[in-house]
Amino acid sequence: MERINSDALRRLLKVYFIMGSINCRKSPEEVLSEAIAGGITMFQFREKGPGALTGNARLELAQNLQQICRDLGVPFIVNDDIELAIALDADGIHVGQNDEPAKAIRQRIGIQKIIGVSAHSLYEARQAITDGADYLGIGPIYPTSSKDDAEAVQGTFVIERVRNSRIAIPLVGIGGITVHNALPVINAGADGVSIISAVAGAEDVRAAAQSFVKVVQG
Ligand SMILES: C=C1C=NC(C(F)(F)F)=NC1=N
Repeated sequence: MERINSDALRRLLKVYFIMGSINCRKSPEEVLSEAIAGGITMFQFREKGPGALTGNARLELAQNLQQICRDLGVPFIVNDDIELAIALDADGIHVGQNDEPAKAIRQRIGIQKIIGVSAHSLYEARQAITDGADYLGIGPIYPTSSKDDAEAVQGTFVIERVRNSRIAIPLVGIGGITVHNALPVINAGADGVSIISAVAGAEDVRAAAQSFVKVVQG
């Protein structure tokens, strides 16, 4: 067994959809199915924030969404909750700076699972790489409504700094990204964009996902 191939991961990061029930205008199962039909390349289950499900309801939703991802061949990533990621045998986990360091997570989750780490500076990026992260989430690029404790808005500055430092790790931009402002994120050197409300809150989820695929594929 070995770690996921970087080029394969770059392709998975292209249109990386993140969602929980509070981001959706209808059933999360419908939203995810439509987003996958629209061409999203990876999914992150992020059930948090005011009104988010807890306990069994949260577990059942995670299982339902994981099954949809399995049926349709899209990797299923869990945000923050390593116990849940292990219990579900998820394809990976995404952690923030305040969670367990990637090194400890790697010990628990295994070599072939995907570990993503949020980074807000060149220093945090370097630390995450040393710890064994497979990809970085860098942002918030633009003002975001999806995260009430987001760090300072940074534009594409940190993405450019990482790439100018010759750091080639797969990375995705996150934070307030729409089809109208996605291209600068790619041009700055990100392998893809992460979206929550631009897809989950769309009137036509499938069309919204498709529009990101078009912008990112070029
Ligand atoms: C806070 C986050 C930052 N980045 C990412 C990702 F896009 F996956 F890299 N996910 C998060 N939940």
